[in-house]
Order: sequence, then C-alpha cells, then structure tokens
Amino acid sequence: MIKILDTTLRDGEQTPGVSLTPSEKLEIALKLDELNVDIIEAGSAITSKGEREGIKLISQQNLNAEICSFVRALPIDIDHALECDVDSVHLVVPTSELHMKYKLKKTSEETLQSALEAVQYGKDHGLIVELSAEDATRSDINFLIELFSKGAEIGADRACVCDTVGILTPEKSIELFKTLSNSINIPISAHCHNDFGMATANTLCAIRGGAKQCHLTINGIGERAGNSSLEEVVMALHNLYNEKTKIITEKLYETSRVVSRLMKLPVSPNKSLVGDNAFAHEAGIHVDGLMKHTSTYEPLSPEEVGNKRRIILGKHSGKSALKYKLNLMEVSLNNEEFEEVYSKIKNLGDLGKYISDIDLKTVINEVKGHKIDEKIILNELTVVSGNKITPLASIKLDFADEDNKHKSIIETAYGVGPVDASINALRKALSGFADISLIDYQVSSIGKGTDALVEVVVKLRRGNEVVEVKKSQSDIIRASVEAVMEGVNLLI
Ligand SMILES: CC(=O)SCCNC(=O)CCNC(=O)[C@H](O)C(C)(C)COP(=O)(O)OP(=O)(O)OC[C@H]1O[C@@H](n2cnc3c(N)ncnc32)[C@H](O)[C@@H]1OP(=O)(O)O
Ligand SMILES: CC(=O)C(=O)O
Repeated sequence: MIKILDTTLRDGEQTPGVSLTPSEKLEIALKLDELNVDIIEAGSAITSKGEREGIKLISQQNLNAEICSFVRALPIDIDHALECDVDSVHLVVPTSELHMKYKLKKTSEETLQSALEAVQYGKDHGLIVELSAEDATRSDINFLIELFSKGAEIGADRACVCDTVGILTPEKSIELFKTLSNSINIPISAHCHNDFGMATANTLCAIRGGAKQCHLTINGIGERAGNSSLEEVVMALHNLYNEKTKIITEKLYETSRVVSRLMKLPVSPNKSLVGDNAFAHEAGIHVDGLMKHTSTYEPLSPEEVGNKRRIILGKHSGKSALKYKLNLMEVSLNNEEFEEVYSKIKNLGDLGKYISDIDLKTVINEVKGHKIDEKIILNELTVVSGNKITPLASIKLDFADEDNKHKSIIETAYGVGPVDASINALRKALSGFADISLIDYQVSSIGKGTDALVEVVVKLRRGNEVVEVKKSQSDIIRASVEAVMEGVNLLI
C-alpha cells in the first residue's frame, strides 16, 4: 500500500497569488480526509498567525489523516508547529552544495548538525518526524545517505527526497530511490515538481525504485509549474502499476473542484482525469466506437474518478453522436428531419461554433417548424451607473402562473458595475422559479471601437443539465441579460 501525503494546503498554497483563510483551509482538509489521504500537510506553522489558526482548526477535527506542518530545521518552527497540535512535521533541510553554501551559508557539517538537532527536538516533543532533503536531486548521494541514516538512528520516522526544481528524469528517479532504499531503513517519500512536465512520471518511477510514500497535490498545483498531481499518480498506480493506495477515487473530481473554487485556480479542460474534457468526445469515429464499447476510446470509466462522459456536437460529429443526443433529449425525428438537423449541425460546426444543447434544441425546433416557447419574458430593464452612484438595476419579468394567469415580478439589485447589478437583479427575480446557477460568464469584443459588437457567452446549470448561450449585441448589458434569459427559458 503506497501512502499519500497531500500537500495541497502547503506546497499547493505556495502557488503564487493563492492564500486561504483558516475556514477555507478547513473546508479543503475535510475533503482531503473524505478522499482518505494518509497525511495532510496543512501548511507551514511559522508562516503567519492566520496560517497557524488554519492548521490548528484542522488539527482539532480529529480527522483520520495525520496532520503535518512544514518546518525548517529550526526549533522556533517546531515550536510553532507544536502550538498547532499537529501530529507530525515535514522537517526540511537543504542538502545541495548550492543551497547550503548560498542560501543557508553553512557547511555540510553544520547543516547536518542542525538537522539532527532539529530531529531530536521534534522527537523530544513527541512528534512524528519526516526528515526531508531539499534539492536532494542535486545533492551528493553519500551526504543524503549520511543525513537519513543518522536521522533514522535518532528517531526520524520517514525520509523524503525532494526534486525541488523538477530536474529529475524517470530513469534517474528509479536509480536514486533504489540506492537510497537499499541504504536506509526508514520508509522513503518522493516529493517531485513539474518544471519539465515529468513530476508524475518521476513519482511513479520513485515508487518503482522503492519509495513507499509520495507527496502530491490536487490538480497538480504548487510552486511554479506545480507538484505531482494526486489524481494522476493515484490512478496510474491503481490502473497501470497494480499498486494500491487508500484513496477513494470516486471523490477525485469533486475534491478537484473544491480546491479549484477556493484557490481560484481554474482546472484546464484537458487536465488528465479531472478536466472537463478528460472524458468528452466530439469526433464521430470516437463517439461511434464509444457507443459500441466505451473502452474503445476511454482508458477507464469517468465514474472511477467521479467525472462524467460528455458527448459534444460539432464539426467532427457523426450521426451516432446526434442519435445519442436525441435519445437523451427524448426527441424523435423522421429520416428527413434527422438528415436536415445533421446537415445544420455540420454547417454550424464549419462556422467555428461550439454546439451546445440549446443550439441543438433551436435547430430541432427550426427543422420541425416549432416556435420556441418563452416561458419567462424580459419586460423591462433599467440600469443606473455613474461615478457617484453604486450601480443599480431594476428588472421586470412577465410569466404565466400554474393557472395560466399573467404575472409579473419586479426586483432591484446593486452590483460592482452595471452588468453585475443587472445579473444580480435577474438572479433575484428568478430565484423563485428554479434552482438555476450561472456557472460561467465571458465577454469579448468583436471588432474595434466603442460601437463594436460584444459577444457574451454564459453557461447555466440546472441539476445535471448545462446550457451555453452566446449573444452578440452592441449593448453589453442587454447582451448579458438576454443571454441569461434565453438559457433560463431553455432550462425550465
Ligand atoms: C522548496 C519549498 O517549498 S520550501 C518552503 C517554502 N515555504 C515558505 O517559505 C513558507 C512561507 N515563508 C515565510 O513565511 C517566511 O519565509 C518565513 C516566516 C519562513 C521566514 O521569514 P524571514 O525570517 O523573514 O526569512 P526569509 O524568508 O527572508 O529567509 C528565509 C530564511 O530561512 C532560512 N532557511 C531556509 N530554509 C531553511 C531550512 N530548511 N532550515 C533552516 N533555515 C532555513 C534561510 O537561510 C533564511 O535565513 P536568513 O534570513 O538567516 O538568511
Ligand atoms: C520542500 C519542498 O517543498 C521542496 O523541496 O520542493
């Protein structure tokens, strides 16, 4: 069983520009515990008062996971970690000539001495100590063996090899971890960075070489190009290397999204396993294969990581994809209608358009000669904005109630700008209708000049259904509100 130390809350939070409040740290820690990671590196207690509050809050929860703080080889750092009631410390010691000479301004003997004193201090205070060599992959191997062996003699519980600037290669990783595993008698952990995009491969090779634990982050976030991604390493271990971890893989997608939301770091659509395109298919040949046997174009099922399969219509779609979508929508078309819808989809695709469910519904309605039913109508929209007023919008919507009687609803709202105020007023007015959330809003200008058209793209979700609507207008406020209204009318 390979042990997982999750460092999303320490190395992950070192992503430039990211800072979590104590309650946000706790929210992520709770998710990591549900995911069943073995160890949560909750932060670096020395960093700040807020950081200590966060780590302490996590320690107080009595989680299943061991709670750990990063510390330098300094008693003051260990004292701060103790203040937070952690179970363990990730005690980091720079071991390369470069780091010792220029950063610490110490000889290797002095560095070794202070490292061992810090290990002793941690053990004397009842902590589990993971003795970690920073910049280990540019360090003298004999020095690493001496540090880890002497550390183990005085009670260090685990050793960790950090590829601090991501210069390891898979071949070297196997060799390095083999040599170290044969020379020291405590479990070794791998902490890899992604500067050359090889963090996952290097971590897997470290495990092949004998590492028993690895440091990972959700979505691969972390310093610079990030750390080894938890979802990648864990799923490769389970599915490609026949190794086990305790991770409940079905919770990976939701954990990824909680981290993304709280750290304000979007997950790239093509991120392996947890990206929204990781199980999305547009090409006709692929979709046809999938419909016959999902393994033809999926190396594992999306449910294994809590993700889902998405069939996207576009220029590359074949008829199997269209049939699949029509089945989902419970729409039946005769042959002639089907061919016409298919041809219109291809034409839209050629225009560079992403074909959302709403576009497909519109095309179907066109072909069938149906008029789209607007259930809620935007009757009035008034917006006030300027340099001496908080932007304010009022909105009036008309609709028919259950007994088909005409009703209106009027709402007002403030916002940071006129668009925000309008959308806030619309949200308030719609809140009684259905649980619809605006999950994405993007705006771009088509052309130059103040009179240029703007294109607004909104994505709305109701339950499992997501619609994307584009609206082009020279008035950004109307484009925004009308796009949301169109999406809402399709979803209800
Ligand atoms: C590779 C990694 O991810 S390492 C982890 C990085 N994490 C962090 O840096 C956590 C956030 N850091 C901080 O809040 C601050 O840097 C603090 C509170 C830790 C220290 O702040 P300051 O005392 O102002 O020091 P500053 O950040 O300027 O410099 C770091 C000091 O730590 C020393 N140091 C660095 N690593 C170690 C170590 N492992 N053991 C002992 N000392 C160390 C440096 O030599 C330097 O000491 P100096 O000031 O005597 O030259
Ligand atoms: C300790 C650590 O985070 C590193 O060396 O990358």
